[in-house]
Amino acid sequence: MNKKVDVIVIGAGSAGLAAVRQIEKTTDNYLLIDQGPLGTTCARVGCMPSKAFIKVARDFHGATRLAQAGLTGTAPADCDIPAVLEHVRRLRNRFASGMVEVTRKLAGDRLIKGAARLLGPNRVLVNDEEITCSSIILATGSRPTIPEAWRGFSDRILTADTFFEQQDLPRRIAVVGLGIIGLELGQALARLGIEVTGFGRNPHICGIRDPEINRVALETLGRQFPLHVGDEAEMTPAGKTLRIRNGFHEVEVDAVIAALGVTPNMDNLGLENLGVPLDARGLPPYHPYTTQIGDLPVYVAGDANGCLPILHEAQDEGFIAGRNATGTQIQKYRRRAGLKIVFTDPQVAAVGQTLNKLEDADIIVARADFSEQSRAIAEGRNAGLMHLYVNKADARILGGEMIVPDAEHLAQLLALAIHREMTVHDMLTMPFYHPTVEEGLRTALRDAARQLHHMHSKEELTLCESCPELPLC
Ligand SMILES: Cc1cc2nc3c(=O)[nH]c(=O)nc-3n(C[C@H](O)[C@H](O)[C@H](O)COP(=O)(O)OP(=O)(O)OC[C@H]3O[C@@H](n4cnc5c(N)ncnc54)[C@H](O)[C@@H]3O)c2cc1C
Ligand SMILES: NC(=O)c1ccc[n+]([C@@H]2O[C@H](COP(=O)([O-])OP(=O)(O)OC[C@H]3O[C@@H](n4cnc5c(N)ncnc54)[C@H](O)[C@@H]3O)[C@@H](O)[C@H]2O)c1
Repeated sequence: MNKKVDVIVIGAGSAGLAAVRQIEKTTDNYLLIDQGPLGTTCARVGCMPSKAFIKVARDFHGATRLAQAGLTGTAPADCDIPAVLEHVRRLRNRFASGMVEVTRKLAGDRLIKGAARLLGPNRVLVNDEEITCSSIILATGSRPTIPEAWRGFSDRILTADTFFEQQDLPRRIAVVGLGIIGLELGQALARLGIEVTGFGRNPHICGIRDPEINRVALETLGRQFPLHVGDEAEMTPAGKTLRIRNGFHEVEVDAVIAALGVTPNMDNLGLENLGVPLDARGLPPYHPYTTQIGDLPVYVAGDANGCLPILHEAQDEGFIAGRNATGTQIQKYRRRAGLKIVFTDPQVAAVGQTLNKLEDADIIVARADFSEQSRAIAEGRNAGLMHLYVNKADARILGGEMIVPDAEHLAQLLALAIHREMTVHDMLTMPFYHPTVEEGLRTALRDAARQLHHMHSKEELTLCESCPELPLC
């Protein structure tokens, strides 16, 4: 007689754990299966170690520039790469062991260690045992993509999965793939004194969609290490080194960081036993508002679905999958406004709708040049450009893209405005403290108000007809 449970969650990453938190509200008859290592991609090899590494590189870069500010007696710090990597691992271990503890506490003896395989929409095989269930959540995450042709050089190819385990780094590194990981790690390595060269197939870096923001990003980030974009990179071994060529650009390096995107861990999972068609990537059709695969009692959440491999989306999808796997009916959940932040310096961010999804005739594009932003000038980090996309008809802010200092905070503020369906004028009635980088956002909002003036004329300070008698000071 097979074991029978209500829900099986495959994958104890951020999406799987978010699902379990919802499932627990309804039933304790579930299983969480993970093949290990536990601790989540985010904490082990993703968001957290990468941000710790970036912070060290930013501090070192700052220390080498102290003399420009008149702090001449200070010797620039030396960069001890093995010690830096050890420091990052120490922080990483703290995050990862914290997540292992959270996982164990949450699932207790419902946690099974093993690689799961689907035998059907209600049957899972793990450690040679078949388990029957009412529903299944696939939250198996993703892994770095490595082209087949590169497998022969694997000892010289680093990915996010192996980078933080390195004890030391070679002098010359090529970063192939100039998306988010390529730019975040590439810039940090260049700042720590490694000779870095970047190669990207896509003329747009960091996933930027707006051509003018991309031009400024190439110019600004390209000052820190050479970026060669627009051609496929070819790699050939040259003794102990590797030669990378893209168009007319060729370099010899000691190692390559492959940052070519991620492949969902959906192969070898037995998807063929679900009886649904799979797309060209081998992925099943699923509904983004329900996470359901076709009309099966099977749900897919997080990087596994191949859609938006970022953490808060993985957690939201885990929530939705957990609710629908245990609910009495399948429900659609509203997805949040788009938000993406790249932790380069200056940071890149996209919020709301991207330019490629909007009709030119429906919007105005407002701008703020951050090379003239006063707080940024005072701190020696004045660079970049912000674009806001504003609906012509009602002055609502639809989206924005930027490469600016503190983009993480400005994008969060804009995400709130977009979520609340605020107009340019609603935002301009807020106070902006001086001198802050947020004043740069106000510059873009005022540009929008100027462009919209003939359609929507409103003052930033509104008349007060029945003001309460409050003393201002
Ligand atoms: C270097 C790097 C930096 C990043 N930085 C950021 C950032 O700053 N901000 C951000 O939002 N996102 C960031 N991300 C992305 C973010 O980390 C991921 O989107 C998120 O961790 C995905 O969570 P998940 O639950 O889908 O997958 P995971 O956390 O990978 O969980 C999947 C789990 O499934 C298990 N598993 C797989 N197959 C099986 C099987 N057959 N049987 C049993 N178990 C299985 C695995 O062992 C794993 O534990 C970064 C990613 C990387 C690589
Ligand atoms: N700050 C963050 O939120 C953050 C940080 C790191 C990673 N992540 C997540 O991790 C995922 C993986 O990151 P990533 O940077 O590997 O993926 P990515 O999708 O951001 O970028 C991959 C890049 O590689 C390029 N590419 C693909 N094949 C190529 C080839 N043969 N030659 C040259 N270029 C090639 C693509 O054009 C693309 O620009 C991302 O999708 C992202 O969501 C997020």
